[in-house]
Amino acid sequence: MYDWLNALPKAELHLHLEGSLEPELLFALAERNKIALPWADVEALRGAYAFNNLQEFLDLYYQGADVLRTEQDFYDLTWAYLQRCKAQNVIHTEPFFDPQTHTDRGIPFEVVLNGINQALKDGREQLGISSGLILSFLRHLSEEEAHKTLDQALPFRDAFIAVGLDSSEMGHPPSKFQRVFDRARSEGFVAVAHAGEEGPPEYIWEALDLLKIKRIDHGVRAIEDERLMQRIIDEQIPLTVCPLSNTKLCVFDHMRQHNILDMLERGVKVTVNSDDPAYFGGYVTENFHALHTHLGMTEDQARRLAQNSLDARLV
Ligand SMILES: Nc1ncnc2[nH]cnc12
Ligand SMILES: [Zn+2]
Repeated sequence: MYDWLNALPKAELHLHLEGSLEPELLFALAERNKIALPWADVEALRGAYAFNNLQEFLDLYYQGADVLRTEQDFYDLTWAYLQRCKAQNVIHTEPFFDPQTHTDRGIPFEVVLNGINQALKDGREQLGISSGLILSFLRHLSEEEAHKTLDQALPFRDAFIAVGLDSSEMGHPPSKFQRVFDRARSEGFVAVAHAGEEGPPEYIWEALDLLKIKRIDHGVRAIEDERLMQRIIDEQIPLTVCPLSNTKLCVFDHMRQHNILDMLERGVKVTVNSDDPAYFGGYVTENFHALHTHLGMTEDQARRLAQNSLDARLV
């Protein structure tokens, strides 16, 4: 089944480039940039990948991102991810990047963007993988800071297909970012947002009604609100679900409890994605395979999930 799932043509719609930084590359970049790391070796770092919630993961994820300094580093990160796409027949990808994670450490916006963009261009030309980049605002920071990031992005308007919202969800509802999303949309950006990963269904309503998002990232807690479920079914609003992420971050205690196939059978446009594959133990195929192993996902269900990912592309 693994090989069959691997060969299935699919799109990835929820992937943080910083979350695809494998420990081996992290160590190589630390050496190249002469950065001392608090872990003895790759195994020790992998051993630290045990999380009780989103915040525990984010603390390590932001620490890991500190080895990314030069345009070449961002190129190498993105190129390594695209090689994984090629190996797993991901024919289209819409990755996120978090500019504030880098600009707040003094890395110029253009350094980050140029490295990522060059790799995405080479991915199109050399690997045949189409793509569209999503600029994601960090929700634990202020709306004012998000406005500044949007200002930095506007001169490179054509480099992005959308804006997104990620980082610590609890206590940072979508309503906090209503004005910057209004502005981004008026500048022609499509909007997406993480909502209903750890946060309540109310955050998904806000993301839809206030941020006017076209796709919900995670959204698994929608199942707690029947009226919301009806809306996302009626309007066929896609959910970018990340099964391995949800179990690693204890959104579900075990993959057997995951609700993605229940949602699929109810007519929700759910898709399968890897979120932060270097930290959660697998890329897209491993996420599909876990659904087969623990939830008995059939070939027909896998085909529908893969088709949903192709249908839910923004570009
Ligand atoms: N799963 C996730 N949720 C929120 N922010 C993130 N940033 C990277 N991965 C994330
Ligand atoms: Zn995510």
